[in-house]
Amino acid sequence: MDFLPAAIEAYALAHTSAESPLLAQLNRETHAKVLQSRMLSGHLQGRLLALFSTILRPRRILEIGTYTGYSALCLAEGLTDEGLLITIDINEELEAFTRSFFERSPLGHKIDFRIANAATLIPTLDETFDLVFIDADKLNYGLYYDLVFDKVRPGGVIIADNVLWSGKIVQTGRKIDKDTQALLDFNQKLHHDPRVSNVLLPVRDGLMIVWKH
Ligand SMILES: C[S@@+](CC[C@H](N)C(=O)[O-])C[C@H]1O[C@@H](n2cnc3c(N)ncnc32)[C@H](O)[C@@H]1O
Repeated sequence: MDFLPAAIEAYALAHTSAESPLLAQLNRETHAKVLQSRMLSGHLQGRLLALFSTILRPRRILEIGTYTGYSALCLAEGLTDEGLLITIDINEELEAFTRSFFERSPLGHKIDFRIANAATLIPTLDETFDLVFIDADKLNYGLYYDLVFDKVRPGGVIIADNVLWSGKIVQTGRKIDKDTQALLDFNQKLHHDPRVSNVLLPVRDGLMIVWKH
C-alpha cells in the first residue's frame, strides 16, 4: 500500500535537499544489483534520519539492520567529531558491497560495521546511545527495544522503521501473519510505555519515534 499519492510524493522529493552523489549511487546500485531493494530507506526517509541526527548531535548511534548502508550513512551525518555509529547486520553476503560504500564516504571512519545477530551482540555493547534505529527482522522488534532501552540515555531517541508494514497493521478480514502481529504488539507496547513519549509518522512505511523521559 502506498500511503501518499504518487504526485505528492514526487513533489515532496523535488522540494527536499538532494542526496549526496555517494548516496545517489548507493541508491541506484542497490536497486540495480541487490535483492529486496525496497528495504533501503531512500531519499525522503534518509533526509529525515539525517535531520534527526543533526538535531540530536549524537555521540553514539546504534543501528540494527544495515542492509547496504544507506540509513547508516544518513544517520552518521549528525555525529559529533568523536561520534561513532555501530551498525549490525546478520547477512554477510552484502558485507563487501556495503563496506565499499562506507570506505568511500568521508564519514566512513565513524561507522563501526558488525556482522552479527543483533540479539546476541547488543547485550555485549558497553555503550550509552543517544539515538537507536531499529530496522531489522520484525519478529524481534520488541526484543531489540527491551535490549537497548537501558543503554539509551534519558532524552535519547529510538526510531523504528516499517511500523505500518505496507498498511497490513490496519487490514481487517484476513488472517494476521506473524510479522504483522509482531508490529501490532510493538506499536502497542511503545505507545503504552510510561517511560517514553512517542509519535508514529506515516512516512514511507511508517516510522515510530520514541524519546525517553
Ligand atoms: C530493512 S533492511 C535494513 C535497511 C537499512 N537500515 C536501510 O535503511 O537502508 C533489514 C536488515 O536487517 C537484517 N537483519 C535481519 N535479521 C537480523 C538480525 N537478527 N540481526 C542483525 N540484522 C538482521 C537483514 O539482513 C537486512 O539487511
